[in-house]
Amino acid sequence: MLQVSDVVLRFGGVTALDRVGFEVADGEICGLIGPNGAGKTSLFNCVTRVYQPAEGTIRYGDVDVLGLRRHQVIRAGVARTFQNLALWPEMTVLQNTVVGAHGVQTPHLLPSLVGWPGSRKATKQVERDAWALLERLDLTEVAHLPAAGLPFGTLKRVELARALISRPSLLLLDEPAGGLTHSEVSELGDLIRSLRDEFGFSVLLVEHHMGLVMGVCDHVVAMDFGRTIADGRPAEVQRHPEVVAAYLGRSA
Ligand SMILES: Nc1ncnc2c1ncn2[C@@H]1O[C@H](COP(=O)(O)OP(=O)(O)OP(=O)(O)O)[C@@H](O)[C@H]1O
Repeated sequence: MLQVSDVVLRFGGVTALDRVGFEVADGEICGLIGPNGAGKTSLFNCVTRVYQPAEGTIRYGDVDVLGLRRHQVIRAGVARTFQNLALWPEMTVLQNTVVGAHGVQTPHLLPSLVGWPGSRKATKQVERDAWALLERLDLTEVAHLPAAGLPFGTLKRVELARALISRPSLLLLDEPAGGLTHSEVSELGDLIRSLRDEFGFSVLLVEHHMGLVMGVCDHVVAMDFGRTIADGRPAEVQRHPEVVAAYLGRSA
């Protein structure tokens, strides 16, 4: 279980997170919503150790996440995708997927990717895992193509493969629906749920697309101005007066 308690993060005079607290239970898909600037990405970046909060605690199971270094978070079972994709454009889909296992399965992975001798054997299992994931995510046909030039919807699935190869028990998805077509968003919702059922991980989903959030999440946390303003079942949160006011206030 992920437990975020009283997290405070400041950028100079801006309080990006103001005593944020919520929990994500094992195997649950939890949505994190809120208008632009609410603090969702800042919170994500605290969990993945990009930012150091001034106050508060973040625990994942028995682990004090704020006591970890950035590269240790993935070993604790937490993987993420990125809003603007974090793939290597010149590398193939297969290589981009394999890179996600770096630091988890073997420290020799990157040398072998660039062809250094003696390290090839260490990647065999990882490559097998990568092929299984590519097949699961319908990516085998593009496995040997460079990421650059592939359609955006395909790249989003490559990001998922790259995150899943580390076998996370908590998957953080940062606006996965951004830039996708209506039908791709609907397929993505089905994919997230079926992958969760298959692999049993929990998901923390930052997303503006309300259709996706309401369709896939078991539980939703709403933020505004760095604070948690609602926390509960999707339909309850969607009609919560503070949530309605936060969205109307921003679009007015
Ligand atoms: N690196 C930074 N330096 C200064 N201020 C920042 C930084 N990152 C975020 N902020 C500020 O912190 C607040 C929260 O921003 P954050 O990006 O976390 O919101 P968000 O909910 O993810 O927004 P969006 O939906 O637009 O991605 C905003 O006021 C933002 O301007």
